[in-house]
Amino acid sequence: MILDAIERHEVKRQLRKVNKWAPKMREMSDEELKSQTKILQKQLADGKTVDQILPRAFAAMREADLRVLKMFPYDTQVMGAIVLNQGYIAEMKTGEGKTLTATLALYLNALSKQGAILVTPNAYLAQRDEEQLAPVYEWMGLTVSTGFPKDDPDRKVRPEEKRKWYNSDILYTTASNLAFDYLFNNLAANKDGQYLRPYHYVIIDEVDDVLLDQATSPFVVASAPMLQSNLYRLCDDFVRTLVPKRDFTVRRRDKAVWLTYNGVQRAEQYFRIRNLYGDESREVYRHIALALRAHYFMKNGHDYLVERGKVILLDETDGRLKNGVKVNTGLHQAVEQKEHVEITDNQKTAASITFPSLFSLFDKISGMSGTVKGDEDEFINVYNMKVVPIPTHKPVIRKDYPAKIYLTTSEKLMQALNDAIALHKAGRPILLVAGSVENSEIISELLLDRGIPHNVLNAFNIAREAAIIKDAGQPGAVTVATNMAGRGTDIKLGPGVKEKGGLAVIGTEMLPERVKLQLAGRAGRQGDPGSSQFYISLEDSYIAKASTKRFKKMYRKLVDSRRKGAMPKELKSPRIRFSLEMLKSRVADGEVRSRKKTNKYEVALRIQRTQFYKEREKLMNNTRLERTVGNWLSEGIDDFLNTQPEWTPSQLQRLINEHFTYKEIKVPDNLMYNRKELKKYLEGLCTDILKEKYKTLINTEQLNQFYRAALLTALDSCWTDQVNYLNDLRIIVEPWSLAGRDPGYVYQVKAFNSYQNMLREARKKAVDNLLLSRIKLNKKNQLVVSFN
Ligand SMILES: Nc1ncnc2c1ncn2[C@@H]1O[C@H](COP(=O)(O)OP(=O)(O)OP(=O)(O)O)[C@@H](O)[C@H]1O
Repeated sequence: MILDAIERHEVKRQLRKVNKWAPKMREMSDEELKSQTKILQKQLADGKTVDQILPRAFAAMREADLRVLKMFPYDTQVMGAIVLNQGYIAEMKTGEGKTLTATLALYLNALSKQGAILVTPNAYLAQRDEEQLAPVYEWMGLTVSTGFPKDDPDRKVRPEEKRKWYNSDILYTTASNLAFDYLFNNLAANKDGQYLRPYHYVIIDEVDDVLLDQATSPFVVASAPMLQSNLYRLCDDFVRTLVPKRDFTVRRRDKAVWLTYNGVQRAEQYFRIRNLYGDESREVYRHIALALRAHYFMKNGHDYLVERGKVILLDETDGRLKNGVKVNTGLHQAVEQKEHVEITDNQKTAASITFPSLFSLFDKISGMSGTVKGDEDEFINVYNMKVVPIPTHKPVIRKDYPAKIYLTTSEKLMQALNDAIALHKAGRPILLVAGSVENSEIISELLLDRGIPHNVLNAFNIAREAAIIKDAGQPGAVTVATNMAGRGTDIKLGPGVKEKGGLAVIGTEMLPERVKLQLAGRAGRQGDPGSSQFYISLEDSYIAKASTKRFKKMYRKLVDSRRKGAMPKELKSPRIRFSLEMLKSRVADGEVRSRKKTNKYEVALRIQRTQFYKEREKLMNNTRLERTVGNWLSEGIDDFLNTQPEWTPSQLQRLINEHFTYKEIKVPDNLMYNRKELKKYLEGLCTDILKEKYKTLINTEQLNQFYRAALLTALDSCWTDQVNYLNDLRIIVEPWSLAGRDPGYVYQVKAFNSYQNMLREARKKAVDNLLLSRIKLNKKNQLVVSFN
C-alpha cells in the first residue's frame, strides 16, 4: 500500500511537469513543434536520461496528437504513459484509450534510435493502430512500420524488407510475428539472412492475454518432416477401447490425464511390451498420452475446426485460428487421427520459444490492459512488473447486470435471444457473443428464423472483421460474434445510440473472468452508456470442463426437480451462484499452476537456447575458423575413439569409412592401436582429406564459408534434436510423480545432461560434415556444399 502511494505520487509529479510544458507547446508553430524531436534526441546524446526528457517529450507528442489526430491525450492517459515508461503495467479500463496512451511512451523511448515496439494480440489490431497513428509519428519525424506485410499476411518476406521494419523507430506487430522472426533470425545461415537488432523497449498491449493466457503455448518453427509414425493410429484405436476411471483418470482443471494401473496393464498387453514406462517404450507412452488428450481435452467446434479435411486449432481466448502454434508436438496429429482426416506431416521442431522467454530479451518491457486485477502477484513474481491502476477519465456508467443462470442450453439461448430482440426493437445495437464457432452459427440460425438481420463474426469470416465492426454500433444493428470481438475491438456508436442506452453486450456462455470483462468492455467506453448481461447454463462447456462430483450431484438434483415440474426456468438460488464462483476460482488456480509448470520447464530451454544462440552467433561472425575447426575435429575424434575401449584394424577401417572418407584407405601396418597413436593418425588423415578439398576453392573467404556451413549445419541439426527431446521430455517425466519423485526435478537433471550430450554430438557431426561433404564451384565461381 505504501509502495502504491509512492508510485502514485511519482506519477502525479511527472504529470504536473508534463502539464507545465503544455502551454509552451500550444504556442509553437508546427515547424517548431516538429523540431522538438531533434532537440530531444540531442539532449539524449548529450547525456540526459529518458526520464529527464520525459516531460518535454510527452508534452510535444501530446500536442502533436492533437494537431494531427485531433485527440489530446487526457491527464489519465499521460499517467498511463508514465507508467509504461517505468517498465510497469498500466491498468486502464476498457475503452479508456490505450492506443493513444501508447503514442507518448513509444515516442519517448524511440528517441534513442534503438527502436520501440508495440505488441498487440492480433494482426487486425496492429494494422489498425499503425494506420491510425503513422501520420502523427511521421509528422514528428519518426519512422513507423508494421512487423508483417500489410497486403497479404502470408506473403513470403525477404530479409531486406524485414530489416527495414525492424530498423523503424516504432514498430507495431503481434507477439507471434515477433516470436517467429526471432526464431528465424537465429536460424539464418549467414548475416545476410538476419534482420533483428537488439531488443530495446516493448509495450505489450493486452498484457494479460500475452503473458498469462498464451504463456503456455510455445511458438514453433518446424524443419524437416519426421517419419510418419503409425503409432497415432494404433494408440487412437487403443484409447477407444479404454473405459474412463477404470483405465485412466482425467483431471480437467490442469488438463492432466494418465493411465491407471489397470490401463497400464492393458497397454502392455495391447502393444506387447514389458514395461510401458521403460526407455524403449517411450514413444508408445507418449502417443497414448497424446491420444487421450485429443479425445478428452480437444472438442470439435470449440478447440478446433474440421474444415475441408483439415484440422485447424482455435485460440481458446479469442476464438481466432491459431497460425503456427502447436499446442504440443504431436497433439495436432492425434486430433487428426481422432477425426479420421489425413494426418499432416509431423514436423520436427527446429526452434521454439514461449512469450515469457521472448519478452525477457528486452531491455525494458511494459504492458497495459483493463483486466489485470487479481493477477498482480503473478506479474510481480514472474516478470518483476508492478501493476499500477490508472483512474478513468470519466466515470464508467455501463450497467453490468448479474448473470442469469439456467439449467439447459436451449432455455438459456431462448431467453438470451428474447431479451436481445427486445433491446433490438428498442433501437439499441446488440453484440451477441457465442462461446464457440458452432454456437455462433446456431444463434445466427435462430435469429434468421425470427427474421432478424444480422452479421456474423467468427474465425470463418475474419476478412470482413473491420467492416463488421464498423457497422456494429449503428442503431438496431445485431452482430453475432465469438469472443473474437473481445480485446481491443472499438465499436463506435452511431447517431442517436447514446440516447437509447448505448451498445448492449449479451453473452451466451460462461466464460473465464478476464474474457467476460473484456467482452463487457465493448460497451460503455469513454464514459458512454451501455450494458452487459451474461446468460449461463449448467451445461456450458466451461462448467463441463471444470465440474466436480458435488457440482454434478447438484445438477442431477436440479434435473430431477425440473422433471417434477415445480421449478422456474431461471435458477436464482444463491447456492448455485456460489458454486459457480467456486468453480471459476478453481479453474483460475489450475491455470496459474499450469503456467508455473510450463515456466519451470521453459527455464531449462531458455538457458540452453540463449547459450546455443550465443555460440551460433560467435561461429557466424568468426572470419577465421581454422582454430575452431581444429578444436572441433580433435574433440570429435576423441568422442569417436571413446565409444569403445579397444580398437582392432577392421573396426578402425569401418570408423574411417563411416565418418572420414568413402575412399579406400590403407591404414599403415605399423600403426600402434593405442589412443594416442590412433588420434595422431586420424588427425593426420583429416588434414590430408581437407587439403584435398581446398584444391577446389579459390580463396580463404570460400574456405571460411565452407567451415562455417559445416559447423553451423552440425550445430543446427543437433539443436533440432535437442529441442524435440526437451519437448518430449515434459510428457515423459510425468509418470515420475507416481514414483513419488518431482517430475520438474527429474526434468532439470535430464535436460542439463542432454545439453552436454548435444554439444558432443555436434562435434561428431561436424567431423562428418567437414570430411564427407562434397564441395564444388558453380559457373559463377560460387561455393556449393552438399552434406549427407
Ligand atoms: N484523448 C482522447 N480524446 C478523444 N477520444 C479519445 C481519446 N482517447 C481515446 N479516444 C477514443 O476512445 C475510443 C477507445 O479507445 P481505444 O480503442 O484505444 O481503447 P482501449 O483502451 O484500447 O480499449 P480496449 O481495452 O477495449 O482495448 C476510441 O474510439 C478512441 O478514438
